[in-house]
Amino acid sequence: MFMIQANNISKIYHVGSQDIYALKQVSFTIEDGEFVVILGPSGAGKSTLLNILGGIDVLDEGEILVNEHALSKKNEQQLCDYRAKEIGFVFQFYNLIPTLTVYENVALMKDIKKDILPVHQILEDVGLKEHKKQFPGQLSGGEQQRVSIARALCKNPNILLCDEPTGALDSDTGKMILSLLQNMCRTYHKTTIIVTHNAAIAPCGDKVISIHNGTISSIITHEHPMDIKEVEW
Ligand SMILES: Nc1ncnc2c1ncn2[C@@H]1O[C@H](COP(=O)(O)OP(=O)(O)OP(=O)(O)O)[C@@H](O)[C@H]1O
Repeated sequence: MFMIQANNISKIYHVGSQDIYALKQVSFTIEDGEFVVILGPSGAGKSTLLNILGGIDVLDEGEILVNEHALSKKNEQQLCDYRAKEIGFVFQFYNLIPTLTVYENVALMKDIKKDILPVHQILEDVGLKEHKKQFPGQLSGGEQQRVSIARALCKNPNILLCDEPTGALDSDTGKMILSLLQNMCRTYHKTTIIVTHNAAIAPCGDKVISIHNGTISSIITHEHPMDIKEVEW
């Protein structure tokens, strides 16, 4: 059974009289627990794909099955539950609440889902136990991204969607964050999808889906993905 199965999906934006295919007949599968890199240049359609997978946007053609359930058959309430319970989001600019402490930013997930993972344990896993009483503004960018990963994991989602998670970080910190995501993917067996324009990350994926102009140019699987520490960019 696949965690995600995309069958000929298309997303079309209508601008004036013009139809813009952000995605055109895209098909792929992702297995439960896979660490997947979606790679492509600016404008390729990566964010569009991530937004559809996350239930933030809807597709126009084709179908996506997540855990064998078709996203297009979900009504508004079901999509809201899907976003709240099944998906953890990690964004490029962290999106933390500045007036809440590290602990409170993560514990906030209790308001969204009842059965969250223990906040203390997750903060320890991401190396932030000592920082739990600090505010986001008192942390480095890498530490703030750790908080956002802790927040996403704490919900105990099936899928982690990460949109350019290292885009705002220097290369060493970016590598630490990717390493953490890979470790958490393995430890908690979470299907993890990283969207990036950085081709250096590609060898670290169990699967690499390359997108250009809204279509898939290649899908490569690595039986032995590279350790992120060995990557240079
Ligand atoms: N709301 C919209 N209305 C019209 N066109 C859009 C809209 N959103 C995206 N597009 C177009 O769809 C295409 C794919 O955009 P998308 O943001 O998914 O690319 P991307 O690969 O994520 O790029 P980036 O790395 O720069 O974020 C682009 O041509 C973009 O201009």
